[in-house]
This record gives sequence, C-alpha cells and structure tokens, in this order.
Amino acid sequence: MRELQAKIIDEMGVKPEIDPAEEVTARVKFLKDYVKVSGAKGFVLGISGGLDSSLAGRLAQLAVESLADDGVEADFVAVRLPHGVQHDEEDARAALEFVRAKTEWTFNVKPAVDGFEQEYERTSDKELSDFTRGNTKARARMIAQYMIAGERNLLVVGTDHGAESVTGFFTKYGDGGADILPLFGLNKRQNRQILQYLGAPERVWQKIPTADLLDLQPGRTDEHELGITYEQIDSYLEGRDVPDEVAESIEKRYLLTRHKRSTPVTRFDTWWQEGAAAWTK
Ligand SMILES: Nc1ncnc2c1ncn2[C@@H]1O[C@H](COP(=O)(O)OP(=O)(O)OC[C@H]2O[C@@H]([n+]3cccc(C(=O)O)c3)[C@H](O)[C@@H]2O)[C@@H](O)[C@H]1O
Ligand SMILES: Nc1ncnc2c1ncn2[C@@H]1O[C@H](COP(=O)(O)OP(=O)(O)OP(=O)(O)O)[C@@H](O)[C@H]1O
Ligand SMILES: [Mg+2]
Repeated sequence: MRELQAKIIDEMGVKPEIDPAEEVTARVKFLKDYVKVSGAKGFVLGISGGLDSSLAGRLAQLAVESLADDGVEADFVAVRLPHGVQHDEEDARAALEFVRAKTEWTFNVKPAVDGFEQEYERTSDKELSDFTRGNTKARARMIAQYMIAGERNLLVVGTDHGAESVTGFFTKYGDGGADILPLFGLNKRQNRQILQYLGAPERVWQKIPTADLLDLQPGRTDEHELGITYEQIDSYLEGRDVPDEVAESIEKRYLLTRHKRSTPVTRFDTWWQEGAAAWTK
C-alpha cells in the first residue's frame, strides 16, 4: 500500500469490511450517549433525498426512539431545505418516508440566498458566479439548521464520511458545519450497505450522489465533478490497489483540502507548511 494511503486510511478510520448490524448499534449508541452528556434535546438534519442524509437521518431517528425507551425525551427534526422547488422532490419524499422522523419541517433557503446575491451584486457591480451561489446555498442550509437547533436546544447532525472527507468534497462551514458526524469512518458503498440492511427502498440507497448546488447544471453528479468514481475512492480507503493516477488524484485533493478538516489556522499550527507544496501546484 502507498505510504500516504495508509496515513489517510488511519485518519479517515475506514475499515476494509463492515458488519452493518454492528455499525448501526455503535453509531446509534454514539448519538444517544452524546445527546445525554451534552444536555441537548435531540437532533436536526437536512434531508435532501440523497443517500447520506437518508442514512444519518434514520440513525438519528433510531437514537431518539431508543432514548424514549430509556425514559429520555428527545426530538429529531428532519428538515427539507429546498432552494425553491427541488427537481428531485419525489426522491426527498421517499427519503422522508424511510427516515420516519418524529418531526418534519420545510424551510425554503431561496429567499436568503437571493438576498445575499442581490446585496453582493449591488455592492460589487459584478454577477455572482453559479459556483459561489452554490456554496452559498449550502451555507444557507447550515444557518437554517442552526436556527432550529438554537431555538429547540438540538444538535446539528452532519453527513460527512470518509469518501467526502478525504476529497474535501463539501462546502466549508456549509454542509461541513455541524455538531456531530454519525457517518464518520464509513465510505460511500458502506453507507449503501447499511441502508440496505435497514430496509431502505432501492430508490433511496441507489440514488446517484449529487451536491446539486448549481442552477446551471441541476443534478450534476459528484463523480462528474470529481473526475473519479466513488468505487475508486472507496477501494482506496479500504486499502485496495487503485490505478496510480486515481491514487494521485485522491491524494492531491486530500492535501489541497486539509484546511477544511482543521480549525482555522493560527501561528502555532505547522500542518499547513507540509501542504504548501500541494497548493502551489
Ligand atoms: N489553503 C487554505 N487555507 C485556509 N482556507 C482556505 C484555503 N484555501 C481556500 N480556503 C478557503 O476555503 C474557501 C473554499 O472552500 P469552499 O467554500 O468550501 O469551496 P470549494 O471547496 O471551492 O467548493 C466546494 C466543493 O464542495 C462540493 N460540495 C459542496 C457541498 C456538498 C457536496 C456534496 O458532496 O454533496 C459537495 C462542491 O460541489 C464544490 O466542489 C475559500 O473561499 C477560502 O475562504
Ligand atoms: N435540498 C436539500 N434539502 C435538505 N438538506 C440538504 C439539501 N441539499 C443538501 N442538504 C444537506 O447537505 C448535506 C450534504 O449534501 P450531500 O449531497 O453531500 O449529501 P446527500 O444529498 O445526503 O447524499 P449524496 O452525497 O448521496 O447526494 C446533506 O446530507 C443534507 O443534510
Ligand atoms: Mg446530495
């Protein structure tokens, strides 16, 4: 195995094989233990119709049900956060049906994103790019979730896992902004495996991953943007051999996005000096 691959696998905590039943038990227990210690009253999570939020949402709901069995009152708010009307709203409905959240909410982020865009354009005389608007949508979703969390004393669940963390494929302080990450240590195919174990319908676990942030390319797939497949990223994270150019692409992304997996850099940090060579390439 490549030297950096071993280091990355250690950091991402991905195992070559999983037992879905054990993973569910351990991750639900983690959510329960944390909520008890934090004194929070449960969880909130955006449900997109994608497979990551379907899995994290179902685990949060199972945690809340198990807390009730222990005599602890908690809530799980599954929040739809469309930007206007979502083109794959039916998939989001199917995800909500599978998650069976105690509480459901719909919060349209479009007025907030439009407000930011108008003020940017008024003060800069420039058009906002579709790409930055996309990241603004992800950050507006983060603000909506923290608004609900703040009012109801809930924790914001994040859906980051090995295959997204390693490539830094998330919006910094957008979907990357959360309190607790129940999927960390898994890769994409393991998420699918656990969803199947939990009885998710095919429509949910077979959903093609998309950040779906762009107005001009609705539903663009993650794999299209990344230029590598999740099968390749997953194999790399399971310690298997992948073509050199695939490993190099993953490792380059890993090095370029270290700032996203760290708290803001201070003069006492040194990790960024190791990554400097990657940024200037
Ligand atoms: N070296 C450095 N040290 C410290 N900070 C640094 C930095 N380089 C950039 N930055 C900061 O980071 C910002 C860029 O990061 P960011 O705003 O996140 O933007 P960026 O990484 O360019 O874009 C986000 C990417 O994540 C993808 N995404 C987002 C959301 C969900 C999903 C999904 O999988 O579904 C995927 C999205 O499609 C896009 O490719 C810069 O504007 C700058 O503020
Ligand atoms: N339209 C949306 N409605 C509600 N939440 C959303 C929406 N889009 C994104 N999110 C939130 O942002 C998170 C990150 O998006 P991401 O696309 O990585 O995950 P996903 O859609 O759940 O799964 P997948 O990666 O398979 O598409 C989601 O898990 C969800 O919590
Ligand atoms: Mg998605």
